[in-house]
Amino acid sequence: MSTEYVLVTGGAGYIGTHAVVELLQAGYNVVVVDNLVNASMESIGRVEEITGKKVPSHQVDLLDKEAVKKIFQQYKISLVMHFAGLKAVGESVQLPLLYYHTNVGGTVNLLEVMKEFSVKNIIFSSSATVYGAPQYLPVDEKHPTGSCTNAYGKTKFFIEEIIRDVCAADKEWNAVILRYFNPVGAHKSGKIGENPQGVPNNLMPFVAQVAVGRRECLTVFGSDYDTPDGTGVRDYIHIVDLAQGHVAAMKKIQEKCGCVVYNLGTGVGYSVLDMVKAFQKATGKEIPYKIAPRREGDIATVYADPKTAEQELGWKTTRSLEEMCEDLWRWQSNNPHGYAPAPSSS
Ligand SMILES: NC(=O)c1ccc[n+]([C@@H]2O[C@H](COP(=O)([O-])OP(=O)(O)OC[C@H]3O[C@@H](n4cnc5c(N)ncnc54)[C@H](O)[C@@H]3O)[C@@H](O)[C@H]2O)c1
Ligand SMILES: CC(=O)N[C@H]1[C@@H](OP(=O)(O)OP(=O)(O)OC[C@H]2O[C@@H](n3ccc(=O)[nH]c3=O)[C@H](O)[C@@H]2O)O[C@H](CO)[C@@H](O)[C@@H]1O
Repeated sequence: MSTEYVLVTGGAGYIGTHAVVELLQAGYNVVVVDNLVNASMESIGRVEEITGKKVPSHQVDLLDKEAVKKIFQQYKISLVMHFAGLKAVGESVQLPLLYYHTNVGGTVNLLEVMKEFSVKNIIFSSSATVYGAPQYLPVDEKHPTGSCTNAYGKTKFFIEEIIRDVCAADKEWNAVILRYFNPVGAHKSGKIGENPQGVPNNLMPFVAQVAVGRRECLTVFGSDYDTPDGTGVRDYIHIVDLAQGHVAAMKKIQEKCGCVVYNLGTGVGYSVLDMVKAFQKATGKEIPYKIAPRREGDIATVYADPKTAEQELGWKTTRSLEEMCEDLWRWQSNNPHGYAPAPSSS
């Protein structure tokens, strides 16, 4: 019988690379497609260094359906792990059509090709953003979804609905929808990690760039929230724990689970200042910060109820906040400019 592959879309990106490492180490064969709009194939080279395995990778845009079909013709694919998409919240507010076209359009293309090739298993990267402002805490999977205020969040909600409809129409489909909380940190090797283009939008990549000297000072968005220290509280999850959640989801899908949804989080919330302190302690680096007004669209507090994933996937997080900070720092200090060489000073 010919070799079966897991197709990882967006596999050159932050979460994709970490998931590919865990999949390879669990014995799966992987093929990566990525259009490299927010990544470079250097990251796959690093994955190969870590695992000692070759990763067939193709520069393919999900919007190019013929190119996607070619991948399905070339490889015997049993399941798709779908990370590819755009994820910058602010940009999505400015360019909503780009986000709907890429995220929703790309996913519909992918699902159509999967159907054509009778590949009916998908694991999808959704986000806690689908919950909007929480009505209660911790947020479990039954919490209402869809009230998100930005186009990025809505693409995640719409894609969830599309996948649910596809599964309802044909019972041979299985889908695991994973709602990520706030992934941070990097692989222990320090070889792969988050590599934001331009000014990081998210907290921890910004903190790491301050520590490495690329930025002067962190701006803390709001100190007047109804939280213990007034700054926003989130559920930060180590990227390797998150990646291992995907291996657990693979096992679930092999049980022919239909369409299921899981939160991937720790269940614990930390404030912005907790994170700054933890990073300083873990790395010995001073992080200068200034308090500024709230960022538009932000909420005070959100953290997961991760019980369902524990009960049904047999998965829970094991890595501490300290490890998140240490591993992030190892990646950032070994690779101050991410995968790119240092820019010349001329
Ligand atoms: N990082 C987070 O905090 C977070 C939280 C919740 C959900 N997610 C979701 O998880 C997934 C992965 O996120 P990430 O942090 O690794 O982001 P990332 O940008 O590092 O990875 C996404 C990858 O998809 C590729 N891509 C984008 N459009 C594509 C297209 N049309 N065709 C093919 N490839 C395309 C990019 O080049 C990139 O490598 C995304 O769907 C994201 O929305 C991320
Ligand atoms: C509005 C927004 O962008 N939401 C996205 C953001 O959420 P989320 O806001 O949870 O994640 P961030 O990392 O951007 O921010 C975490 C916390 O740090 C604060 N902070 C952040 C950056 C900074 O420079 N200074 C600062 O104080 C924020 O106000 C927040 O309280 O990332 C999530 C995980 O990728 C996405 O699912 C969300 O859709």
